[in-house]
Amino acid sequence: MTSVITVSHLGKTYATGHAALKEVSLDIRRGEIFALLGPNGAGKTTLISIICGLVNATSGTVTVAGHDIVTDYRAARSRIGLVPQELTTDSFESVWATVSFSRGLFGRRASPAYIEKVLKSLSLWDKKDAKIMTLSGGMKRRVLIAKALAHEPEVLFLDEPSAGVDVELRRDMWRLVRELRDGGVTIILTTHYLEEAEEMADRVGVIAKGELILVEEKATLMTKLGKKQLTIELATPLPAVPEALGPYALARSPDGACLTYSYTATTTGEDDAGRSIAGLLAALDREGIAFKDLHTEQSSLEDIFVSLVRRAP
Ligand SMILES: Nc1ncnc2c1ncn2[C@@H]1O[C@H](COP(=O)(O)OP(=O)(O)OP(=O)(O)O)[C@@H](O)[C@H]1O
Repeated sequence: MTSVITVSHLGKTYATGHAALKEVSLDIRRGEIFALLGPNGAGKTTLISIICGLVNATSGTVTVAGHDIVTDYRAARSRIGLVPQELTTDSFESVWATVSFSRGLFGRRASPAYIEKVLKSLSLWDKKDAKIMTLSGGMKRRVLIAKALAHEPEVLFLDEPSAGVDVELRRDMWRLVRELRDGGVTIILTTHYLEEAEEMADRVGVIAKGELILVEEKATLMTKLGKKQLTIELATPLPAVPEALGPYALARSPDGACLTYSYTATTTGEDDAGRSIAGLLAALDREGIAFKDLHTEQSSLEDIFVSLVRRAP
């Protein structure tokens, strides 16, 4: 797969002396949805702002569709749409005028048919003549997305798309993001909502204290680091875990009524030591241990994220 953005050894030290980014290198693949996760102050906005040409890097380089963001700024910037967190000014302009103007800023020829398509896909068509200042917060958010899409960018950045939006808009936005991706647009989103990354992203990058500590396919990340737990509720409490079950390293609840097996999810059902749920249940049967109920829990991306960030330098 080809890269659409290449970030190489990027560093940013603000005038205050604060090193907000340290040696960040990252390839964004064309057509993917990439979620950039990190706690407050990790450097997400700084990274996006540099790629979009709003903040100057202290060191390193970035290219967008092969164009250097410093030496070939206009070409690089015209490939990018940026949806900021907030609309900064209330506007007396209509939705239609505002979105059309954004397109013109990038030197694109007017295309009423394209603007109509964007407004319709964002359920803004019946508001096209409304002044921005009269719109609800959710509608203003939609306008921000329409503005970012107006010049048909190849890459769309969404900075905290779900912050302060209602469930309906979030769902609409997720649908739109998938449609855009299916249409060939690369999407990069920053988020605090792990649910959002879990739901949408093809790949996930985790940034902490200015360092990119991990980049991984979401599915791989979840199987590699995802722990599962099987809890077995026993028919009769056990005073101790029988020796024959030793390899499973079961945890016994203080009252002896439950046993918990922690394992790493694998596709074959067996881990490296040949342990499996089927094997455990057979061993319980051999030991004559009856159970009332079984339930499993799986760690979410949130658990994985919290443990990663805790381990960060
Ligand atoms: N203009 C600036 N001058 C000095 N320090 C700054 C400036 N902008 C950001 N910082 C600092 O750089 C660090 C990274 O900030 P950044 O906004 O990139 O983080 P973030 O991951 O986007 O956080 P959040 O999730 O809160 O938006 C923070 O410690 C922040 O205080």
